[in-house]
Amino acid sequence: MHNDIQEILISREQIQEKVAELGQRLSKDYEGRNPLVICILKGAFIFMADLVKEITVPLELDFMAVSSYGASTKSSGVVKIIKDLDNSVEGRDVLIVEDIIDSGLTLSYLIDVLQRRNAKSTTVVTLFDKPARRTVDLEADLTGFVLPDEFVVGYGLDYAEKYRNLPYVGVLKPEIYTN
Ligand SMILES: O=P(O)(O)OC[C@H]1O[C@H](OP(=O)(O)OP(=O)(O)O)[C@H](O)[C@@H]1O
Ligand code: HPA
Ligand SMILES: [Mg+2]
Repeated sequence: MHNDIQEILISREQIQEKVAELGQRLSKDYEGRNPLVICILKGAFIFMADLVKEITVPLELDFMAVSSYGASTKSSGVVKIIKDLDNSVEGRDVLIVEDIIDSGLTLSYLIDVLQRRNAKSTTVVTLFDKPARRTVDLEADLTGFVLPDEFVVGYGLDYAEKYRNLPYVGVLKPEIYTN
């Protein structure tokens, strides 16, 4: 285990099993359709890569980078689009792939943007959810794991851009935080 990690909450094996399950479920849900799968960078990059390998329907990928946390464990409340999609979502069945829903601010902003751009449908799959921290009324269509109210890192999730490469999800030792 990494020296800065206090506790592993979800192991590599648990994640692998869950991602396969979510992929099978989405393959059924999208049968006969051709979804546009959108990765919300940076956090969702590992989940996206693992998930699409488990989806059997034809699909297209696009990427959008947004940020509201910066080098903090609290959302700034302001969601910034850092990189927009390359292609139009008009008339498309859009599957938004998120790593985590915390306050819900990032997703509520994104769903609004995609609906205003006339997506045919917007579906959200998130690997992790922290419902206790929600400040807006929002739920994913599919959720991997529900987490306690703790700031977590690993499997794409960062603290000040670090720890994204850890293959599990864990809690940092308190002395690592500067805020
Ligand atoms: O529900 P919320 O409170 O909005 O939090 C969830 C969002 O915050 C994180 O992204 P972040 O802004 O840290 O960007 P990153 O993915 O590049 O780390 C995470 O990847 C989600 O996109
Ligand atoms: O717990 C978290 N960890 C990392 N990034 C996050 N963005 C929202 N919540 C979290
Ligand atoms: Mg982050």
